[in-house]
Amino acid sequence: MANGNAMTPQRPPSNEHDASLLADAPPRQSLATLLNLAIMLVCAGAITALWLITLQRIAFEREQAVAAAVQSNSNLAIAFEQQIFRTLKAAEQVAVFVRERYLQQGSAIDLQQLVEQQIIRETIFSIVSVVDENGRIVSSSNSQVNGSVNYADRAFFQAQRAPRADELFVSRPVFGRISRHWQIPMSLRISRPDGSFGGVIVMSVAPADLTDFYLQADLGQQGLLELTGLDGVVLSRKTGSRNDFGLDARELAWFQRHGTTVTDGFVDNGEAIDKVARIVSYRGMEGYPLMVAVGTSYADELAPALQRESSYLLMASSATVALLVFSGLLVLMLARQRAAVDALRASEALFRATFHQAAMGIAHIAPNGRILGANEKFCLMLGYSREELHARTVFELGDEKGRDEARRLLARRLSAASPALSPEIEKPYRRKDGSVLWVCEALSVVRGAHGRPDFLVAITQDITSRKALEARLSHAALHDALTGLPNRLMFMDRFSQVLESARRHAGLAGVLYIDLDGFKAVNDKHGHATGDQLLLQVARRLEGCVRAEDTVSRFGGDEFGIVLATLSQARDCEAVALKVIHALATPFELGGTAIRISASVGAAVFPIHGEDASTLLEQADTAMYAAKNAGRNQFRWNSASGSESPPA
Ligand SMILES: Nc1nc2c(ncn2[C@@H]2O[C@H](COP(=O)(O)OP(=O)(O)OP(=O)(O)O)[C@@H](O)[C@H]2O)c(=O)[nH]1
Repeated sequence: MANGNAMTPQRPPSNEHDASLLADAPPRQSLATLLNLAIMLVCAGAITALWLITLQRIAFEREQAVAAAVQSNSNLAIAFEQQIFRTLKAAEQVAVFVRERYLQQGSAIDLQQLVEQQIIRETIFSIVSVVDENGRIVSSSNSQVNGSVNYADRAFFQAQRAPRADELFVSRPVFGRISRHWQIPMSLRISRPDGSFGGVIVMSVAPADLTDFYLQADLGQQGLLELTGLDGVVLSRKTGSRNDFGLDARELAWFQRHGTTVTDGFVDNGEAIDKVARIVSYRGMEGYPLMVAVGTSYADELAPALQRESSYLLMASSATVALLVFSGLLVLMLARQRAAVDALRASEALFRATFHQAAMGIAHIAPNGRILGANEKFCLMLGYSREELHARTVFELGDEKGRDEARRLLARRLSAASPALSPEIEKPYRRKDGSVLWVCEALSVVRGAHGRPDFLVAITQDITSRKALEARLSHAALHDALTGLPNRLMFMDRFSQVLESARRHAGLAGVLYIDLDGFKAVNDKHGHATGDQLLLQVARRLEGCVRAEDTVSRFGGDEFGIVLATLSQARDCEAVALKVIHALATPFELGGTAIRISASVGAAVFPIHGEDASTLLEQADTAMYAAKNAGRNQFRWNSASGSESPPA
């Protein structure tokens, strides 16, 4: 989380809030399922649309290619038809011319001469012959054909012999008896002036010559060019390099279709010929019982479209894979995101529960010390509301004198070298009501992505009662329970410190040893409680005899000690001792009774009577006994030390 504010909970958790967290899971699950379903549906829709468009485009391009081929072949069929038409017209002209000559010249007609003289120029007719009414050759352009050949049995002869219209008759291919080649006879009837049959003019055309248009038309390796008689016989067909003729045309699709539609184009599966699928255009020839057909290979015609089709299919497949991968990744990404959100929610819920229900006080603190957030416990500990804490810095929660130290501590924790988890420290806060709150605090730093501190987490434990107990124990260990005066232990410690200072400044320090006189009798006469009260009042009077820097101590029983921190001269010590004797000589009012006691006081001065605290106290003790022995209620130096009275 980038900043402390975002992570800082702004309100305590409530039962409703927790319940909403729990109740939130099933709807989110079904929402996720719906979202996944929607993504998959959109993806499936996009893929379906993509393939529909692609397949439509492919179908459209195929249709376009077929339509273009049909149109192109239809144009070629027209050209082919015209060429056949010209051939037939030429045949008619030659036949009419030769018939005229024959009717004029009779058997004297010489067709070879007519060819040589180029009166008959059409080279397509390999043989032109005149046949008489009995089928015998009268004249022929071919020298090998002579009267020995009889055509009376030929179909064209028999067709012409029967009464019929004066028009060219194109026969089925026949095998030439002289030429030894297959020929298509084209014949015209010779009628005598009286209308009787006078013979036939016949011209032979090689079947392949009728389809040499194939070469001009550029129909490819698998093309088709065909001239077919409506009687169901193929007169000539060229497919690639193959020439055929005389075949049965009734199985051919275009022959069958011609029965209903004279001119048309379509895709033929090639079953009837060579299994090569072709786009075929056919036409019935006007004025002749013939039809022409032009075809080109379906594969050749659709090659560019099929090539584009492959790219379309490749593109559509790639786009499909991309869409599937994309939607899969999207679903995966959303699932991961949801998992991350769920984990975050769980973490936030855990954090909220931990933060607000913790038995310890937790506060989030900005690097500048401002309090960003605090849990209930922290608020309770300090007596501030959360809003009041938000308006303060953590430094303002301590005493004035401790603020600099708190700032230094925060700066140390924010420094890069500082460990993330801090050692626990004990520190005082000031509650809103002014009382002191002692806490044991751990200050952890939460750093951002670049290692910069975002905020700090202070976890505090209230140790005020422990501190108070410690203070009490500590006081009890060093003080007299009855009078509250320092006990011997503390007395000796203070005395040592005073001696240390006197040693440094080459000064004087004194110690008085005081023992009450006749205290036992007070106890015995007035009771132990009165004795206690007396001891208390003695303590207060002794404190009244000395300066603030001096230390009054009760050693136990009716024995007291006084450390005199600074002395101008040794005699000052005696003056204080006399002041003490004088102060205790005044009767004590206890329970309405005036009680009199006195005190014996011994003294020792540093450095005259000794260098260390034990020696000096011992000296004072001995002096006190001297005072006792001398009759009590008086002051004495230690005479055994050789200096009953110190120098002035
Ligand atoms: N009331 C009371 N008496 C105490 C306490 N501590 C000691 N005493 C008593 O104080 C008395 C001290 O004994 P002494 O020093 O012999 O009493 P004294 O009568 O002053 O005798 P001299 O010192 O020889 O003058 C004893 O009776 C102790 O029981 C105390 O805390 N309270």
